Amino acid sequence: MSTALITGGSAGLGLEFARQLAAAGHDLVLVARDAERLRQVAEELGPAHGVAVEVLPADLSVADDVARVAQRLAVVGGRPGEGDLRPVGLLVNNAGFATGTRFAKSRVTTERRSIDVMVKAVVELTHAAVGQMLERDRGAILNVGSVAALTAGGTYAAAKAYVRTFTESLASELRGTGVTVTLLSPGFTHTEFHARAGVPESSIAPEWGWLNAEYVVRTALADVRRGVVLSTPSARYKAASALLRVAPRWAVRALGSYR
Ligand SMILES: NC(=O)C1=CN([C@@H]2O[C@H](COP(=O)(O)OP(=O)(O)OC[C@H]3O[C@@H](n4cnc5c(N)ncnc54)[C@H](OP(=O)(O)O)[C@@H]3O)[C@@H](O)[C@H]2O)C=CC1
Ligand SMILES: CC(=O)[C@H](N)C(=O)O
Repeated sequence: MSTALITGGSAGLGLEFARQLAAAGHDLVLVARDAERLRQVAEELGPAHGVAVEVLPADLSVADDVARVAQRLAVVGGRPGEGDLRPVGLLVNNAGFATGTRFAKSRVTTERRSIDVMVKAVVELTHAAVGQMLERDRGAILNVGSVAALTAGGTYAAAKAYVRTFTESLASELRGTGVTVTLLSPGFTHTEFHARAGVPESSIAPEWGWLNAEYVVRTALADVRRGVVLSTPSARYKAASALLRVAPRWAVRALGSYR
């Protein structure tokens, strides 16, 4: 089975991607800032599934850290200096966070970090992966966006809108090659995301508006295997996305003020 590199592999959706991909026999490269949590995940999944789990601690808001992860992604296999590293066959650009405050109240350093992690790092890591995957004429890239990309929900939504357009564009560019590109657009999902932003989940949506990480990841991986470009788990969020795409902009702007 191929090796999967997952950013944000220490918690939430990223941890669920690690679990499901390890269970399917994939070796893993896990990227996040919390090295101890990554090591715990590696100790859980490696022996349990008989897969190799590399831990690659990195802060994706730090350019040198992103460059180190990009270097790992660029490995083709068998080249001088690559040792026994295997090429990454699946890149999951998953790491992300909410700034948790309205723009005017936010620290500009937080806004910059948001763009660094959810836009700049996604572009740089995707570029590194595409190069080696095209050389091998096989591979898959899964970028984690959000239904929020269709709203006017602050700079977080703006970052996800970039990822949406970037991913669809790349999917078109690579059509006909052995490399597939998928955009995952989850709705509200129970993870650490909102707690980290200091926003109680109960204040955002009723329980019927929430998804669980296991279902979101299972759906996303099934769509990646099928080469689907747009993966939006659940009928309700498919419907919500369709409505957002046709809704008058004043309504979309009004919805954006929900945070
Ligand atoms: N939960 C939801 O409702 C939704 C989430 N999403 C998206 O899903 C993705 C995963 O989020 P989710 O699992 O929910 O959130 P979690 O907060 O549960 O996990 C976020 C992950 O990102 C990592 N991360 C955060 N900042 C950095 C950084 N600077 N460098 C490297 N890794 C970082 C964290 O690891 P560490 O702290 O160790 O660095 C953690 O592993 C995000 O892109 C999010 O925008 C989209 C739609 C809905
Ligand atoms: C839906 C999202 O991407 C995010 N969890 C949010 O609260 O906006």
